[in-house]
Amino acid sequence: MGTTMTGTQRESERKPSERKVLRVLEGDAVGPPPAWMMRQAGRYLPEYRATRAEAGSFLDLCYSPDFAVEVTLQPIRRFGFDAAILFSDILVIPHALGQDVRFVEGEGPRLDPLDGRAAYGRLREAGDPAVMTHLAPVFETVTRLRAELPGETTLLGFCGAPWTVASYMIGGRGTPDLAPARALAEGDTALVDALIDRLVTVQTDYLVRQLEAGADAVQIFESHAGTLPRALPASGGPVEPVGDVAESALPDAPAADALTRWSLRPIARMVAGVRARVPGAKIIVFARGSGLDGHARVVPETGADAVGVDWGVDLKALRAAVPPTMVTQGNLHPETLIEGGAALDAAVDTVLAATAGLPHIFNLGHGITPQTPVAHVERMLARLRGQG
Ligand SMILES: Cc1c2[nH]c(c1CCC(=O)O)Cc1[nH]c(c(CCC(=O)O)c1C)Cc1[nH]c(c(CCC(=O)O)c1C)Cc1[nH]c(c(C)c1CCC(=O)O)C2
Repeated sequence: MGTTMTGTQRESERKPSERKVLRVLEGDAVGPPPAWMMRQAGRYLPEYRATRAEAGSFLDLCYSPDFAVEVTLQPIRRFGFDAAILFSDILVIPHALGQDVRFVEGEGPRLDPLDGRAAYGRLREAGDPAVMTHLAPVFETVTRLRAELPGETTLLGFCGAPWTVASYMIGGRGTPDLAPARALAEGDTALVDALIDRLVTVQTDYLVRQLEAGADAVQIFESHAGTLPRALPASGGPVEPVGDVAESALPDAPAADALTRWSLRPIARMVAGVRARVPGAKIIVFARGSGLDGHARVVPETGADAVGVDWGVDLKALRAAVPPTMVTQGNLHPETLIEGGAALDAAVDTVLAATAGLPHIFNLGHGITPQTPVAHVERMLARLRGQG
């Protein structure tokens, strides 16, 4: 197991390669695979609920380094996960761009819908210094976390993928099929291009700043890949461009499918943009709802280091369809974690069997939900680590 530390060597001086999640992202197959969970800091933990109550609103929690550091560390202390993920939310970006964002108790996020060109025109420009000033507490949280975390724990920063963030900005909320975003995407395609382009620029900067502040790697959450409109209109919708859409944002061929145009290509631009400023930056892309084919396309078409696999994909079939060097993460169904018992043991074993000898990071296929018993997380980790 891990390297023994001498009393005089500070934890923070450990070599990054001792961080197992980073090692897998560099291509090593580590057995048993290192583990973390999406939404690992959250309402299923009593200590999270206590800090959340103390902080007041959810956004106050995100923008207060004291509270955000505390809740990020809670699941590390309790379970010894191999990675900590910065506590924040993908919607701090629309907030930083000047859109009104609220988290309504029991209902989730609410934004003032960006329903057309007038609302788009009221957003801050990508280069407005006020955007990064707004996000400064997030960078402070990252720096403090890297100093406080155990040396062997990988620190992950994150942001949402442009389409996922845009779909919340347009619809104002997470409707099941994100119908407003689809409608706009099928009508004013130029406006969607412009919004995606602005998000690419701002969020590339945002990820670079997180990496510079101390994050070891970052994850891009494309949670709504499955809601992209199936086909783009052949014509129709305004044709005049909105603002300065970068040349590279425009599809080469009008026939570019929506997954390519609004998900894979914008993410590829972010990956390249981050690496241009942070050479060798490690990047995971979670592509929920894109199917086995979509998942298989993520690494080759975006240049990411790893693909986060949702629970709907057959992990064994995906692994058989992609090169053995491809790094995968995730896949365990969050409902199986709620169920627990023998079903959970079997699900852990299935992931281990599908990824034996291959570079894989153990995780869920989507975020852990508030009703999950803490004991089931303990059981999952014991099984994974060969102790149960
Ligand atoms: C789509 C999305 C959002 N936020 C996020 C995504 C992408 C991942 C996914 O698909 O789940 C990402 C996210 N949100 C949160 C994190 C923190 C890090 C972690 O522990 O994973 C991360 C990485 C905290 C959070 N973000 C939110 C909570 C719960 C809010 C609370 O404590 O009251 C947490 C812990 C709120 C949030 N934020 C969002 C929604 C839809 C909700 C409401 C759902 C809910 O209430 O569970 C937007």
